[in-house]
Amino acid sequence: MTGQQIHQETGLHADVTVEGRLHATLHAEPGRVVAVIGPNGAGKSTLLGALAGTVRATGRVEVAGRDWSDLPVRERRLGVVFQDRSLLPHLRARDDVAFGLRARGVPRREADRRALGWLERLGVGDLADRRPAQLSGGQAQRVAIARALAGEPDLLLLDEPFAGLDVGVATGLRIELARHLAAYAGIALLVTHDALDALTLADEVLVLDEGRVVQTGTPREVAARPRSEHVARLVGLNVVREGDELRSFAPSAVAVSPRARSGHDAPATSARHRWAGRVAAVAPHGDAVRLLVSTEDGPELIADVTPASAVELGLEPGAEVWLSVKATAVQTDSMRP
Ligand SMILES: Nc1ncnc2c1ncn2[C@@H]1O[C@H](COP(=O)(O)OP(=O)(O)OP(=O)(O)O)[C@@H](O)[C@H]1O
Repeated sequence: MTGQQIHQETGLHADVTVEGRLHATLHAEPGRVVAVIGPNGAGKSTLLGALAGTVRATGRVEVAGRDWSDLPVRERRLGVVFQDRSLLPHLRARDDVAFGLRARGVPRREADRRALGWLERLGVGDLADRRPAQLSGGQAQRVAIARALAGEPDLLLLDEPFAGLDVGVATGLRIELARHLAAYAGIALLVTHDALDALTLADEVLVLDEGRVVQTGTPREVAARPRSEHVARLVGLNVVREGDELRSFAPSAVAVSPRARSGHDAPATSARHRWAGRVAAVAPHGDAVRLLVSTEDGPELIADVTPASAVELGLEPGAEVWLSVKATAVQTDSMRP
């Protein structure tokens, strides 16, 4: 035992480094669902691999009081659900779910009974004799979730479990998963690209960027005060980066006015932030009309206007506009953790 050992009785305590790709410290209590978000290449899958033991990492991983750092993968109480590569191609669903239980010494008959129970709970009991090639994407993910939960893991890793599914199928599965996660006593880490997943399924959010943890907090905290452009965009805020500072504001806070082609008609308002731009796209958004505006030398911004003003101001693709937002509607955050 060295002074650096973490050694806690419960929960997940990890401090892992994957050379050149990731350095992350995280803690989570039993029963918590942690959404892991961040841009492409941020290190989300690498983090899951380091915890699962499939990516070589240095550091410490402790789960439920056990040191996983040197524990063989098969001895970790771990459940994994990955996007479309979770099931063994030659196994029937019931055998796949029972596989992990059998490996842990549960007798065949009991393992089969439990496997069927889990498949039924996930709504795919009638597909128990099918192999992966005979299952739709959504059905296969239900089987994969049943298999992961059947082992009663201390740590459940879900890497984009809804990716590639139709919206309706994903929505049904999200609701189902939320129900099972609420009853699950271990820790779940969910990698997602979807703000909805992060905001609805998670108790905590961990934001990765360039292999580092840049923010942690409850979904509400992270959504309200994003510390990275990725998160701001994910939760539907406009974001303008100035040096180390992020200025974010809601699409509904943006005022839009037409711009004469000379470009010298900047509106006389007290709004502090103003951009000249051109409407790139127009689409209905709830009761509003959402405009995507490409600004000159700046970011793309989103503005929500009423249908009446969209018509009145001629806000069609190609229209030249001024965008402005009151200083009081802009939130400024430092990107430094
Ligand atoms: N097998 C590998 N060997 C070396 N580098 C890798 C390997 N896999 C990923 N990387 C690199 O490690 C970094 C993190 O990748 P990772 O796949 O973990 O990111 P991610 O956040 O999961 O991205 P995405 O959202 O695109 O899946 C990237 O720079 C990536 O190019």
